[in-house]
Amino acid sequence: MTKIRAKICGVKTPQDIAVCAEADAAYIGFNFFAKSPRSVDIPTATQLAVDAPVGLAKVALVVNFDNEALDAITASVPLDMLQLHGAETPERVAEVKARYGLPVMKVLGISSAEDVAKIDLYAQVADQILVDAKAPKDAVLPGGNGVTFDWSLLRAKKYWQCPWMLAGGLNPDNVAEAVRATGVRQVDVASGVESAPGVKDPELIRAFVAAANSV
Ligand SMILES: O=C(O)c1ccccc1NCC(=O)[C@H](O)[C@H](O)COP(=O)(O)O
Repeated sequence: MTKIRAKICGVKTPQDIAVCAEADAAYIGFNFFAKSPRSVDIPTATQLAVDAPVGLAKVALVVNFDNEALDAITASVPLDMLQLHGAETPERVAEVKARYGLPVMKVLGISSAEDVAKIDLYAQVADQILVDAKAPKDAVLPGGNGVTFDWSLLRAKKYWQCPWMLAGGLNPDNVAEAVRATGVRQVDVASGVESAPGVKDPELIRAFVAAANSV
């Protein structure tokens, strides 16, 4: 069975990253959305990324950032991928890819079949798609809300023109079922491996990666 590649989003400390590496996660996410309890500033992310073990892909999560903000991040933080978590258009995805020369993962929030249908368009320009739960209407954050969506919406289409990753309310207790139900080979988690908002729990990280690979 192929390994399930796990992304642990919102790491903030060297200890978080050491646990991700030891647990055999594939990606770590640095969150630059200032209102998030998981956010890191550029100097902190730079130091964490420089010190991160080789082999962990380093992803920057940004929400509707302009070129000036992205220039500042990419000039300082050594990165493997940019994650666009806002309302970026396919044209903006293409522009970011061309400007920074980094793979781009576009996040799409799902709550209906119409949302699923939109993935095709983005899959033609992005390097990866992160299929996430749509944020609840009253949510302060556009992601990291710990809510799932109806995975059966993905039954009709389980692959696109680029690799994809599943997110939204995943945790050590439900990630194996999510992998079984959707056939996904990559999973992403933020709040589901935390003991409090923004505080990663080493045991939950280990349990999440192990459960994802238990299927
Ligand atoms: O996690 C955040 O605080 C966040 C804030 C703003 C935009 C996106 C954010 N998280 C994005 C992620 O990649 C999450 O891992 C994804 O939405 C799933 O979150 P969760 O349901 O908490 O696992």
